[in-house]
Amino acid sequence: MKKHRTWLFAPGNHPRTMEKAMKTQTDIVIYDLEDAVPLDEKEQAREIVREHLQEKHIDKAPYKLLRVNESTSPFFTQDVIAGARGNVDGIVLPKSDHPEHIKDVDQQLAALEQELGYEVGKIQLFPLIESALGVHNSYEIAKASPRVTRLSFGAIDYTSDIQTKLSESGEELLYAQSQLVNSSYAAGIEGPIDTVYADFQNEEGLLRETQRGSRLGFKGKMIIHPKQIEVVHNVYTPGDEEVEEAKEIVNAYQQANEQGDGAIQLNGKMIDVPVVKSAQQTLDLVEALKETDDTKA
Ligand SMILES: CC(C)(COP(=O)(O)OP(=O)(O)OC[C@H]1O[C@@H](n2cnc3c(N)ncnc32)[C@H](O)[C@@H]1OP(=O)(O)O)[C@@H](O)C(=O)NCCC(=O)NCCSC(=O)C[C@@](O)(CC(=O)O)C(=O)O
Ligand SMILES: [Mg+2]
Repeated sequence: MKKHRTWLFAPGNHPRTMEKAMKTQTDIVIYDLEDAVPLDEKEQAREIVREHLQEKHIDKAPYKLLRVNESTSPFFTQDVIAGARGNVDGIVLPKSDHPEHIKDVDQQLAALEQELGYEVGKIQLFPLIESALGVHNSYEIAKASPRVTRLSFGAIDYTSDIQTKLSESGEELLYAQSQLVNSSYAAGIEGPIDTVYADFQNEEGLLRETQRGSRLGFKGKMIIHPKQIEVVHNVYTPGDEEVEEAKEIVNAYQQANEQGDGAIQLNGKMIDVPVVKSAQQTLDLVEALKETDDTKA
């Protein structure tokens, strides 16, 4: 199964940026119809994205998602239809606050999939949690439909909703971020995707913020500029030392098991079942990332 670390936004009203985005090494492209597109260009942007998705070479593009406008907007239904007809892999639902809303979209998509002759359930859903209510309801949102594959976090809208400001240290985000990690795993889905880092010229700041998200349990990051791909990939790809250590743990434990030992010591540290499980997760991730990278041009 492929794993996705970078989720690159490309504004839906900029065909050139969309075209460039799909040629980068990003794991996912998110065509945006929401906040990157001004109100008076919404219909036009949808048409531009529709045309882009019809181009022949699009099949070679990375995993494709469409961020639609929020469910209360007049654009929402037509945006979802454009995504389904454009055969995107999934839909990013901004400002997801209520599980009922996810269930409604699930049904709408099921009808569209039947009409289009797709397998029902094919189009995935990625709720973007960016409010106090969304954080509060995140577990129910994650459980609302089997289409919900990952939760994602929007810190700019979130800090505005809780009436504070984004800081360098990000302490104001800790509760919400940890809640999303916990809700995701409690609901049985993969770890969530962290918020964008808007200061795209600041590589040091991006690295610090990405490492922090990874330590909290995020499994990827939304990005706004191709410059940010490498830093995020480096953080979310296990390093050589980590991989060697994981192999050593798995091998040592296998040998110990054959000799009837359940807990052993390796390099002065105890190795038992959960330690081996974590090492195996690292090795599985490496394999999955190879699969992701092999499909890129
Ligand atoms: C920021 C900027 C305008 C800067 O552009 P500039 O052109 O000035 O930058 P340059 O460095 O000069 O670009 C050098 C070359 O790279 C190309 N290039 C740049 N960006 C590229 C890209 N994304 N994909 C492919 N190519 C790209 C460019 O075309 C140029 O190519 P070329 O002309 O050939 O030299 C641009 O990146 C951009 O539009 N980003 C996406 C913005 C967006 O989608 N925002 C909405 C999503 S976030 C959001 O909504 C989060 C949240 O939901 C979360 C929350 O709540 O927290 C919220 O609410 O906030
Ligand atoms: Mg937002």
